[in-house]
Amino acid sequence: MSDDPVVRATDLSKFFNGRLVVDGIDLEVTRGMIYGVLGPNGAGKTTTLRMLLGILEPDRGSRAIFGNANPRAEGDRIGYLPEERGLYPQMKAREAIAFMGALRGLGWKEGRVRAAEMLEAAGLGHAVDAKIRKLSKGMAQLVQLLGSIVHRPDLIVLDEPFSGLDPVNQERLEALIQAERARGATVLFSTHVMAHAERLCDRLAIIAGGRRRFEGTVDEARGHLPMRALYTPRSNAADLATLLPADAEKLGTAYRFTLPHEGIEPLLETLIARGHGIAGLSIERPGLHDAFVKIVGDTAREVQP
Ligand SMILES: Nc1ncnc2c1ncn2[C@@H]1O[C@H](COP(=O)(O)OP(=O)(O)OP(=O)(O)O)[C@@H](O)[C@H]1O
Repeated sequence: MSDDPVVRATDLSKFFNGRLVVDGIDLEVTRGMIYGVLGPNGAGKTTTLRMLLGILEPDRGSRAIFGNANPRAEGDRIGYLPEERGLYPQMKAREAIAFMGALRGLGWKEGRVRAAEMLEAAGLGHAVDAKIRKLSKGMAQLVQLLGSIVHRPDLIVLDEPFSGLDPVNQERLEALIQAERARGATVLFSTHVMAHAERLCDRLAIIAGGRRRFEGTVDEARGHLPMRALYTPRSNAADLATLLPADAEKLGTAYRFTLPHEGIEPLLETLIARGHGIAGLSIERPGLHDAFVKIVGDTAREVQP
């Protein structure tokens, strides 16, 4: 097995109608990783994934999959769920999956066996012989996803796989992604929903305005924001607000504010001395959602005239 990363992109760039929509993206995904490409609508995620897979040619920069600069030649080792969804409506779920496997070189019989097993494992055993047109949109999407991985690819690329799924199917998909990684696959997916990325990703890139604004682990992304305190006083006398940091916001009987640089102890001493007491106190780490909003928000401010 070579030491090449599964995915490597350098300075990946794309113009559409004279507009630079992907601008110098660097990316490296190593074997066995779950990697997230995060960004708001129109950030350039789909265009980036399409260039990585060789569906689009970059106007600048380069990419390689399994060390191969011609990703299309690696097609049978890749499973791809594109942004556009669609299966033959008259096919049964099991056939649809086997059919997609056959397109990637999997034998028909084996494909049918695996399809039934995969549907069962994903909690969709009842849909094995259901026609696609009879399935809900979310279930059809899961069937398409199973079809894109039935040939057991080494690399799985999923474009917004969670969109359009209800919470139960979102959980099924998270479990499926974990199971594929446990099988040894590398997974790269795009999303603008942070909760999935937060639970799944080993590393992630945040893209906004076509450029990479952040690359690292979930914890490193969260590190972009200071810790916060959630404080509930025993008494809510008038001078309380004047003692708390300027960014304190009231949430019911509690106050949330950025942890002071010097730590919280001096503030607590003052609050106790002034008779406000402590009915509740917790220190919160900001979530990926808040870090994302901050990183993307900083970008928006940067590009405004
Ligand atoms: N074929 C195309 N021709 C012209 N412009 C395009 C084309 N494909 C994408 N774009 C534009 O490029 C930008 C990036 O689009 P892209 O679909 O890559 O973003 P995205 O991050 O996947 O967004 P979303 O989350 O909304 O799907 C957008 O402004 C989009 O309108």
